[in-house]
Amino acid sequence: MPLPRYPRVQVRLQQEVDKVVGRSRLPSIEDQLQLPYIMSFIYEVLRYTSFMPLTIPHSTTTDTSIMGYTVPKNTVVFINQWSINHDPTVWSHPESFDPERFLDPNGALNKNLTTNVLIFSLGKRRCIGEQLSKVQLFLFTALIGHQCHITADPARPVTLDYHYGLTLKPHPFSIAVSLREDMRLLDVATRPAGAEEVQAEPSSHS
Ligand code: HEM
Repeated sequence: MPLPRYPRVQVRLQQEVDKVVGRSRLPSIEDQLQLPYIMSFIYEVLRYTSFMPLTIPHSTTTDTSIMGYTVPKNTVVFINQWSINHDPTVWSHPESFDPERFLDPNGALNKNLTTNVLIFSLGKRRCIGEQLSKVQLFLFTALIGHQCHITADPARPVTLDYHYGLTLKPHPFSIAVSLREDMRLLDVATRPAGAEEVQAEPSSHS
């Protein structure tokens, strides 16, 4: 959604992946450290959308306190991640979508700032899928940037508005996804393992 909404961000993402990876192979996880703009884009999507605005509710097992506030036993508690991700004392212009906020003056990823993004919750029950999700988000974004170009329907401009729920869901939208080149690299990557060998050596039982 942010790619068709912010075409200049999409172009910058494509330029970075083209420069680092080139056009003769697909991006891989080994490229991650050399692609800080892609990582800053992902963190900004997580921060800005805060698509899991509240964590799963838990309940206190004893009387306790947090920052001087008393919280009695059996109180339902959850974290307002959306509010932390839009806190103006932490984020400048929190309502602007700006991946560059995560880049330092040298263009490297500001890891201190990325740790302020809260989307996988905190504490003992925080999401166990955090690292896996970040790997998947990186590969997905790098591949989309490398292989695809996404545009909005001029008759129905894309917004980043959402419906409320346990997760925030985008309003219905209309986009066009086109290939930047041909299917050659994708065909090779998605070919079943051993497919060439099977074609070269047909079974003697057939
Ligand atoms: C961007 C993707 C994801 C987001 C934003 C996300 C976010 C969350 C959040 C906010 C919680 C609630 C933590 C709490 O109770 O305070 C949670 C729990 C959990 N998540 Fe994720 N998650 C994501 C992907 C995944 C994936 C890929 C897996 C599995 C491979 C996963 C497995 C779990 C499990 C098992 C829990 C329950 C942990 C527990 O109760 O101890 N999540 N997740």
